[in-house]
Amino acid sequence: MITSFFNNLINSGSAFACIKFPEEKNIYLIIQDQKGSNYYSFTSFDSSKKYVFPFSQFNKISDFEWEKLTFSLSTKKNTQTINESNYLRILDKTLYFLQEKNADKIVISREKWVDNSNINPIQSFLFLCKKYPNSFCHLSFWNSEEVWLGATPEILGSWSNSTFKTMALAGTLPDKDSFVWENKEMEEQKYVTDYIYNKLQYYSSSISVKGPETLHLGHVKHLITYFSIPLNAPQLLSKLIHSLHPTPAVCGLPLEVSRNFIINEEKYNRDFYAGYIGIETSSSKNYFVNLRCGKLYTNGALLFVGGGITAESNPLQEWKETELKAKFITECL
Ligand SMILES: C=C(O[C@@H]1C=C(C(=O)O)C=C[C@H]1O)C(=O)O
Repeated sequence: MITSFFNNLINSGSAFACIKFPEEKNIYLIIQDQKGSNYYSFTSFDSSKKYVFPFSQFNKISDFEWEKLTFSLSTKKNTQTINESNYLRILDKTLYFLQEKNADKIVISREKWVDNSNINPIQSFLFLCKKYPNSFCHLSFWNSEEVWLGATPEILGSWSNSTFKTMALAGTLPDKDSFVWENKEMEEQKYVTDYIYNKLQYYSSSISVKGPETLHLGHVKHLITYFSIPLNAPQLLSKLIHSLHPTPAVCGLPLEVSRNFIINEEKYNRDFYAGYIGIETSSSKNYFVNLRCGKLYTNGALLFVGGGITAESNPLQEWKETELKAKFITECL
């Protein structure tokens, strides 16, 4: 293994990321460069933390011998995360809160630690790229304690050629043929669709909507509705992104009630999970919700998984759903 390439970057204090856009084959390496005019960023779920680095170009990964490359991670000391029975307790409490009609939907999540002393970040990233062609895949190195890996299917917003696109992605079932969508999932996804539609109305009177359709991802499938509006003024874009985040796909409805419930009950810091990742150039801007992700260490990975709860949810099913969502990352380690 060649460790010097990345370790030299790391020693020089540079951040970098390996990325693959949805529906694209090319894998790119982007490296922090203060002279660059493009930006790569992470915004936390609560929007209080933002990491960003400028970069000058997208380096095609096939130009290097990536298979042979690796870099060093740090060791995580406290690896304790919530167990099944305590998570079920939070879900019960959420269900009660929803049944009392305090909110329509709340997205509850947790951390999951996976022991693994053999992690090769680049190999895992390449695996994700092959397995999830429709997702945005990334390996994002901010510093040795914050190395994120993920394959997210969810676009918060993308802008190019005067068009803004987004999606309502919600409702989850195991990706097996025998499962059909029921009212519960349809309703859960419709909350997100209606919410996004209302937000877009401030920006355009011509909103095109397609869906809901089924998005198959292997372990799970989701309901997805696509939106597109004309948006000529790029300066409106950051306002629009701020107004969309967080959607009820990762927070809940009503927004503030859900946010407060999450802060009080989850009792861990979501950090960049369910926040968003930005890739901004002069001609296009893309923002992806940071899902199906985790942080990598020499001794394992800290994963983040969650799911939307409504008054009809079944806690055990919801626990199983988070286990399925964890497979996206555990399988590639
Ligand atoms: C919260 C997650 O996923 C979100 C929640 C979903 C749901 O509740 O059905 C589906 C897709 C995502 O919008 C996650 O993957 O951790």
